[in-house]
Amino acid sequence: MTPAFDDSPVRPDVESDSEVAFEGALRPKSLEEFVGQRKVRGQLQLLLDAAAMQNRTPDHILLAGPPGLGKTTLAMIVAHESGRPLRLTSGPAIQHAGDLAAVLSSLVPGEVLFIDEIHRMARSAEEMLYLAMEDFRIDIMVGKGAGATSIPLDLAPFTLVGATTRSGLLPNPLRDRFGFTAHLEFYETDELVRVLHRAADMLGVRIDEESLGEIASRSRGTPRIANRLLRRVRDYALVAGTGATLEAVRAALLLYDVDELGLDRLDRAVMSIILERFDGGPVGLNTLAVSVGEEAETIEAVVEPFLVRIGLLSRTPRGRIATKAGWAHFGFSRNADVLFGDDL
Ligand SMILES: Nc1ncnc2c1ncn2[C@@H]1O[C@H](COP(=O)(O)OP(=O)(O)OP(=O)(O)O)[C@@H](O)[C@H]1O
Repeated sequence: MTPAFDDSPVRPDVESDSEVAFEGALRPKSLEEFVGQRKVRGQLQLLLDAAAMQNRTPDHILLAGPPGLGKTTLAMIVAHESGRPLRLTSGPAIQHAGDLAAVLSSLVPGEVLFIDEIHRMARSAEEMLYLAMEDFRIDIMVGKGAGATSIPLDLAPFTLVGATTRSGLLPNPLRDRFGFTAHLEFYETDELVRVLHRAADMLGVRIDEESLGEIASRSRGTPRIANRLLRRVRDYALVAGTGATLEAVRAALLLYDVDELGLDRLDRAVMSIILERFDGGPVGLNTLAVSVGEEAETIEAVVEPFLVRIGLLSRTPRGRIATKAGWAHFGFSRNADVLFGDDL
């Protein structure tokens, strides 16, 4: 029997560490290594090349798209490719203008500042950021009430890379201050196969093309999910002693409740509420969130984009409705025919 793994660890630093550390190690270091998102890569390359030719800091960049599509990775690549240091923080960590002032005032010239989930930053910090992005300056308020004064503070020039799963929540004045907005798209199956090849090499998993294709096609168009499923397949192959065969892939995905379209438990819960409890919809976002016991934000940013993309769900001004394909996928073909006719 072919062992699923090389006997010697391919990357001891990676293998021995936690899964989070492994995710970090998997990140491509250059735009060339970054799989897919061709258009965004081209746009970013141009932006970085132009800045390098003029010896200035690249324009501020906003990365928008569902989780796990590579926003953090791209921010790291921007810093790496332009030879600049990187500072990482996140919207939820900036609850007061003072939190942001502390970060901004300690940036070194040319530093890349990555703010993940930038839509969750405090409003007062957002306003401070407008001036910082435009003039590399902030006003620090000292005192309160009538005696309050503002002290201007010059900042080192920096490049802000903001990431958001909900660009619609960003106020226009903030959105407009980014020189470039990249909308990341879900990945095609062949692109995810390339992502998985690299991860399988790093994990030392021996797995054939067809099995990688099976994992890729069930990964919700998302590299992070693809890498995670590969690790579960590796575990399954190890414990079952089968090698990472196609059967092992299917058995592992069945065990982890991932269906043939890549839908997971939450996707199915959302669809089942719409189909069974609300007769196909329309259902409002908040009702849906309460019914499945999840945050509305998670439904909107994580679940819906993929269900819409694969055509199971449609968003209308009156709420979410199941499409004909949505009815059919969950075994309600008769309802699908009655509601939509048979012209799918
Ligand atoms: N284009 C890609 N090519 C190869 N690997 C990728 C690519 N995009 C993402 N990955 C891998 O997927 C994982 C998740 O990527 P990343 O953390 O950059 O996503 P994200 O969009 O920032 O997610 P979140 O919004 O949840 O922070 C990382 O391990 C990364 O290596």
